[in-house]
Amino acid sequence: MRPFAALRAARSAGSRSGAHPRARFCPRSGARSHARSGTRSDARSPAAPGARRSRRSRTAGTAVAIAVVLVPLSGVSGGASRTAAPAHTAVEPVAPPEFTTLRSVDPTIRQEMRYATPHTFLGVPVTGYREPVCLLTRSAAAALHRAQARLLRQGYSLKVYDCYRPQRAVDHFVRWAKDPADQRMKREFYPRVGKERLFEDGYIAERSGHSRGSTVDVTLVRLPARPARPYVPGERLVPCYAGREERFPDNSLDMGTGFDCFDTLAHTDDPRVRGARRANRDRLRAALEAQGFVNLPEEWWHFTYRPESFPDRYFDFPVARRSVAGD
Ligand SMILES: C[C@@H](N)C(=O)N[C@H](C)C(=O)O
Ligand SMILES: [Zn+2]
Repeated sequence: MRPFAALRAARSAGSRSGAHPRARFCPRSGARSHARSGTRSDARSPAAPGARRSRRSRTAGTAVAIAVVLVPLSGVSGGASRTAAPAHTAVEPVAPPEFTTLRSVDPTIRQEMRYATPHTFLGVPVTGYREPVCLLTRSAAAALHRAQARLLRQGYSLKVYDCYRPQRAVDHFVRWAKDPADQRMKREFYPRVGKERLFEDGYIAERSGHSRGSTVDVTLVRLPARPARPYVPGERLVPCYAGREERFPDNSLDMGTGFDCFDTLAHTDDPRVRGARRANRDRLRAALEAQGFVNLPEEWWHFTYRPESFPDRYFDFPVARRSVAGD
């Protein structure tokens, strides 16, 4: 059986058996297959009664995937023996059935999945983004689809920069923030803020709504969309709060800053943002609020759909099409 066939078989078996995902743990690797629970930085609201029912009934489907891989014992810390073992069972988490690809729900929504590229505030692709695909809970994807249907009639399209974000990606952000020597993307993404303040100031969260699956980073594009050029690693960086003609080109509407601009000018209601830029921010927020999304005040691009299907869970399956079933 190919590894991912094994993953699917394992998931389906887990689903049938009703085994609780928290019980699945690989004693050798320490790998966990379940979502984490914990504190979080953004406000939350209780899940809808339907969502609670759904969560209970589908818990067993939460992703236990088992693949057989070879792991040399010489690299395993804390091993009791250095004698070679023939095989090792590793665990790779997959998504519960409430998750889907955004493309399968609405292929017209543009996707520029930044964290799968080097054009990030870290300057490298982020851990866990194996493919540039948007994964979301079905309720959040359906709400985006409703917003998109209305926007298309007005000559606009949504464009997502980030969707579900695995905990391992958030952990990558945390490791990066602890390294003061790495300032390679400061000039573009956080020119006026020390990287040690980015969590405290609300621009990045150690427990992110994105890991719960109902949060998106999103903007608006005027149709027909202009072509966008790719980022070239090593290119000259321009502050994200510079004028639209100077900063990194993006085919989206001018929101007053670029995406992931960690600066007070990116605060959604910053009074310095006026005229067309204010109208663009307000258009984006109104379109999404009308479908149940709530904006994060520090970032004009960050929205969480409420009620969340998983208000207390922090998933860690990789961003890849094969993490979700059947799409
Ligand atoms: C990092 C940025 N795109 C973002 O999503 N920030 C919020 C606060 C988060 O990390 O959840
Ligand atoms: Zn976000």
